Formats: sequence, structure tokens, C-alpha cells
Amino acid sequence: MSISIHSIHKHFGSYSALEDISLEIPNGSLTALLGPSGSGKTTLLRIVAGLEFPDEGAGIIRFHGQNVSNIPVVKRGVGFVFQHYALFRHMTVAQNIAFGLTVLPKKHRPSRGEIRSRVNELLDLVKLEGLAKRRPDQLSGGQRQRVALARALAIRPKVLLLDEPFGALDAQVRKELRRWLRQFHDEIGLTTLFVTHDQEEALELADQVVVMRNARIEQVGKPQDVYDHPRSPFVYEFLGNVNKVQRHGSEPQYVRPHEIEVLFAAEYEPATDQLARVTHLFSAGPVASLTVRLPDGYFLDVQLSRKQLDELALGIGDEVAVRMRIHGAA
Ligand SMILES: Nc1ncnc2c1ncn2[C@@H]1O[C@H](COP(=O)(O)OP(=O)(O)OP(=O)(O)O)[C@@H](O)[C@H]1O
Repeated sequence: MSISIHSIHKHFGSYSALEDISLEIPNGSLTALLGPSGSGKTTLLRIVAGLEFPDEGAGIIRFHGQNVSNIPVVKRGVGFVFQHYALFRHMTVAQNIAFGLTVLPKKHRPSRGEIRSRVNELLDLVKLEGLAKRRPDQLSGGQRQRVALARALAIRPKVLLLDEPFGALDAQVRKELRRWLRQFHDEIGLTTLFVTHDQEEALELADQVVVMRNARIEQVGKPQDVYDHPRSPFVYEFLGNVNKVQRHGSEPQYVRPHEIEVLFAAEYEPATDQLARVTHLFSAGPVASLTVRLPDGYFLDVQLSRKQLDELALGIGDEVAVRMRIHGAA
């Protein structure tokens, strides 16, 4: 199911939460809404869901070409998972997953046997076989979010909407669930829109990244494209580490830590290099980072492989030559 969002505006009183948002979400894609707090991600997700409506007459939402702008949430066929959308504590895992089916009007409600087999199918899908009778407080945080996902999928939604689904989990579990979600998405191919303020999560997971800022879309593209070709200084700075060098009266220049080459000072080439001094060194695991200070006082963060660092055999205070691939502000 493709989603087409056309020229959406949304005010809360006089506050403008979304301004002229247009976006195409291809069928079967995993799209990330990425942006800082307050940029409007959740509001946009809620409008796609039908939990919130755009300003009167401002914008159209189409699911697979059909205008759903005035269709309420219960009829839109969307499944949700929210960061703090708690499971029902007094119900078992199986009862939680079955919930959306058991509350359907009688004429649409599957039989008990059908519900049981659907729940088993979903437990299998989210890899929680054997935990059907547990209660939420007997599960880990990651398992709970997978139950929430199974519960969202029970009604066979046409679209899956996730609002910071892993936000409350610790870093390790987040990473595991992220990989799992990618694999899971590839298996079921359901059009999925998820909100995150975590750049790494968006870049690693999504087919399409939508960068939002101050109620507007700043850039849309494949992760590699927005990372390699940021359209504005904001996107540059928001998508991961970047060094910003702004000399008096000139436009800012940007360079990512892995785009800086470090050479022995003896290899200095005036046309391409700058001399710098090492002020900080850190190496743990295969990647090493160092900070160098340029003669005009700017500090640059540099990323190297551990092997490169060992070959350079650097210490604090050593002089090096740095060669950079500089990007101007777009
Ligand atoms: N019901 C509401 N009434 C008034 N203002 C609201 C309402 N919902 C959201 N806002 C405001 O709209 C702006 C966008 O909120 P939104 O939740 O969409 O941002 P977000 O990008 O999802 O942020 P976060 O990452 O913090 O969740 C915020 O300034 C917020 O305070």
C-alpha cells in the first residue's frame, strides 16, 4: 500500500506544527521520519494514522491512490506501536496479541479457533513461541516491544506505523531489535513508517529517510544519498559526526571524521594539506579516533582504522599533515 501525502498543514492554536508537507511513501518501503524533538514527526505520523487531522481543507492523504483524509482511524487499516504504548498488564501475551480481534464487531470477529491460530502465527512471526501464557511483567523490554508489534499486526493492517518503537530500550537491545525489524520487514513487506530521532537508526534501517526540522521536510532520500549529499548545513550536522570549519567572513565548510586523511608531517603537501597537532587519541576496537588542532585554532575529529593509527605511531603533541575532502554548505 503506497501512501501519498500532499500539502499538509497543521496548527495547534496559533502554533504551526506542520507546514506544507508533501511526501511519497512507496509500497512495501520502510521509511524513517527523522528529526529533532518538536520537529513534527509524531504529528505527521498521527495524521497518517487518522488519530489527528490536518487543518481544515489543508492537504490530502491517499492510501494506494484512495483519498483517506476523512476516514477515521478505525477504518484506515493501520497498525501502531508506540514507545510507551504499554501492554495490558493483566492479560497474557496471547490475550494482548488477540485484543484487536476480540473487540471487533461480532460480524467481523473471527471465531475463537481462528483467533487462536492467528495468535500462534504471530507468535511465530515475532519469534516468541512458547511465551503465550506469560504476562508482560515476565518479559524483557525487547520481548514486550515484539508483543506490541504482534498486537499491531493482528488486525492485518495495510500500513504499519511505529513511533520511537525502541526508544525506551537500552543500546544493545535497540541494536538487536533494529536488525530484527529490518529482517522482519523484508519478510512481510508491509509499508512501514517509523519515527526516530536517532540518525544511526534511521540510516541503518530505512529505505527512505525523511529529515524534518521546524515543521517542514528538509530532505528526502535514500540513507546513502542524504548522508553523502546533505542539502543543507542542518542535514549535514544532524546526520552524524561532522567537523565544521568557518573562517572569518567565509561560508562554513564541512568534513566528516572519516574523510580526513592523516599523514606524517614529512609528507606535507602545501597545495592540499594542513599541518596540525594531535591533542587527543582514543583507540578501542578496530576504529580509532583522534583530535587534531589546526594552526588557526580549529579542532578536527578524525576517524582512522586502528591499523593506520598503529602505523603512524602517534602520540599527543605530535605534528601531522591532514588532507581533507571539504564540502561547502549547500
Ligand atoms: N495536541 C497538541 N497540542 C498543542 N501542541 C502540540 C500538540 N501535539 C504536538 N504539539 C506541538 O507540536 C510540535 C511538534 O510535536 P511532535 O510531537 O510532532 O514533534 P516530534 O518531532 O515528534 O518530537 P519528539 O521527538 O519530541 O516526539 C511540538 O512543539 C509540540 O509541542
